[in-house]
Amino acid sequence: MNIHSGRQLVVTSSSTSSRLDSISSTNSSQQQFGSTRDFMEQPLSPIDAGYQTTPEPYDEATKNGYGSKGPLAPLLSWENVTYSVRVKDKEKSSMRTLLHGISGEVYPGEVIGLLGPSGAGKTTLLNILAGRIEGGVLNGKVQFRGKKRVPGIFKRRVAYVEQEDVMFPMLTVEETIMFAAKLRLTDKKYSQLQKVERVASVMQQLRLSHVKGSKIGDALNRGVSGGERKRVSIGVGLVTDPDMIVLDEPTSGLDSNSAEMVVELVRDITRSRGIASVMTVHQPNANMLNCFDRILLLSQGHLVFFGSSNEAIEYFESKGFPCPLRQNPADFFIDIMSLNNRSPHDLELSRRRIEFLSQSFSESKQPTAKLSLSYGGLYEQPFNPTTLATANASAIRLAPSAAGWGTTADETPPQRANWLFEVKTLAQRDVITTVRHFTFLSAVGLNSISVLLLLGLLFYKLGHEIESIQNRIGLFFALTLNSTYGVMSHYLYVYYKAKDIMLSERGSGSYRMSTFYLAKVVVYLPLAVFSSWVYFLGIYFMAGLQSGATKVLTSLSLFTVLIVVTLGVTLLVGSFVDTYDLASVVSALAITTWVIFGGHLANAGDLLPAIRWMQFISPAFYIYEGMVRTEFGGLQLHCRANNGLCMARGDDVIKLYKLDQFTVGQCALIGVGMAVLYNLFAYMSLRWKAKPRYLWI
Ligand SMILES: Nc1ncnc2c1ncn2[C@@H]1O[C@H](COP(=O)(O)OP(=O)(O)OP(=O)(O)O)[C@@H](O)[C@H]1O
Repeated sequence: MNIHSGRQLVVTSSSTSSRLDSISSTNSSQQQFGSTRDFMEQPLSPIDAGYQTTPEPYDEATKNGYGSKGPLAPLLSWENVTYSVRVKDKEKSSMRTLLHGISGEVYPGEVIGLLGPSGAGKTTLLNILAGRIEGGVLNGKVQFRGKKRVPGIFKRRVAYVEQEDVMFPMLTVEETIMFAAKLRLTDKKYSQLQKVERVASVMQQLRLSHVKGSKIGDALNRGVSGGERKRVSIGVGLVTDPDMIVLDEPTSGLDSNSAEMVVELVRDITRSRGIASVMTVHQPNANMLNCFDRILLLSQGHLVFFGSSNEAIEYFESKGFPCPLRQNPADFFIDIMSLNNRSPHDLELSRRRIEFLSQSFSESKQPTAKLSLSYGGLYEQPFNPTTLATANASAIRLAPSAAGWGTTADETPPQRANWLFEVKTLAQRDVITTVRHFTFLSAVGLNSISVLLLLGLLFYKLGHEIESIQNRIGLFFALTLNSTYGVMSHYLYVYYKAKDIMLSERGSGSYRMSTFYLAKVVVYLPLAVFSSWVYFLGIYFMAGLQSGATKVLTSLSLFTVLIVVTLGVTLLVGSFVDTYDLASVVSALAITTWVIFGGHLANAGDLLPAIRWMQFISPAFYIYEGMVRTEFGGLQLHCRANNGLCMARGDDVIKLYKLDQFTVGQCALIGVGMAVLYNLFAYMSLRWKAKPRYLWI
């Protein structure tokens, strides 16, 4: 493609940026920029005073500000958007403005590309438009369908595709999109069949049908290709029938073919569904550039141009920056908008160039609405014949009624799925991902077997001699330690993995925090409990502990309470601490504290009063005390040498170790109370930590 054919090749050897900064250049076409002063004092050409665009072949109705369905109105418009953050430089703290009064709008059926050099502010602007900006100071106005955005409605009308594809690696392509459909489309509005049809059509549109049964995969497990994964991310957003799709660097990390395919598909879908798309793209090639109806060029947080790429070429040429014939226009735009760090002189010059370009564009007083009218509503009749041909060839056009797609959103807040249905769906997803998580399941299984063999053999047939007192107490200590450590280490990791995905999904209001948390408990708890029972019961009988049914069931219940409390603490640490690295340190510390104050290492009654309270907040203390009391209660020991030191009654042992502060029932009740409390704290801290704190204007 050569969208600027017919003009002269100016420079072919060096980058445009360095060319433009070579003030002493002998190139005649750049003579006017012979000095920085000259450069800045360039008179405005007639075109600058009221920049005119080359009309594209669009239909008469659109030209007059009307689409075939009536007057055109922007789907999203932004006016004078300014964003600053506090930055710390050495000891000083100051405000840094990342975006300076950016205005624009996007119409239904339009694809807008945000382009600019690295650090220009593309992602920042994109996040503001998508309602995903946190921290800092945000000013200006953003309107959705001509009105101030209502976060609850807006976030569910806009699909945001992050740069990183955060998805469950163990789910297949179809499952990933299906779960998004189940969670975000209410049963009231969509039947199960409609959801299935919708998923199928999304996969078809994104050319994913042939890999629908393939797993997403990750670094350890091979899955779909990078391009396919990106298309799945887009599918997850599209399945909810959004009005707009916002994509952050959808082409990053992809080879040029896959990158082109992604951008082309977004364009086709945008047109066929009449939605709007805004995406940041680092360095699009000429074909990708051609997919954008308009490009918004940013440099150093300033708006440098907003219009079609053809217009951009003409505009920059009118400013004395002709695009070299053989250069990709996108590269050319980036070049002239980039700072040149080669020397202080070049840097100063490039700074002035950027200042000039941003000032020129704002002074050109180009009413963007006038420009925009050329594009709005054109999804029905794309303006560019070539683009249209490609779109028709590649897009699978869906009759809106057939798949249930709609192009108009009502203003009422979208309803959520039924609470129980949400728990069920999330639990279903967790079951699938857990069952397919081979390394996790093997770690859990291996832990159970090794603890069973290790402790079972170590404490094999304890007998009833006096020496068995120490062994019995040691066994309960080892059981407490191993079970808490095992549960924490296994479930903390998988919880963080799931939390990462939840944090990415929360922005679109996919589900409630309560259902997310409950689903985790519903899935993790049985697994944690059953895998612990395996070794507990095995060791219990191998050691030959009291075999009466009441004794076995009491010990097993106390042990189960310990597992539930530990899982609660694990989820509390996982919810409260932001990173897994820190959380594993915190959880190790918690286990150590539990163990120290668990009543085994130090005699429960002999601790200093100042630190004694710590044993009362240690769940291990109660469970350990309860289990020891259960085992020693009514136990008759044999004394070989009756030298007066022998304790023939297990109850005397309980007294000796001062493990008689609470009854077994009290220990169990306190344990249950702790389990409830820790889970409650975990849920509350999850709500607090995961609550989006986005800024809205
Ligand atoms: N929260 C923040 N605090 C301080 N500086 C920030 C913050 N967010 C962004 N920046 C800075 O603002 C500038 C714009 O960042 P942004 O990520 O929007 O750029 P970008 O154009 O998307 O760059 P890239 O193409 O490299 O991703 C960068 O210099 C970045 O370091």
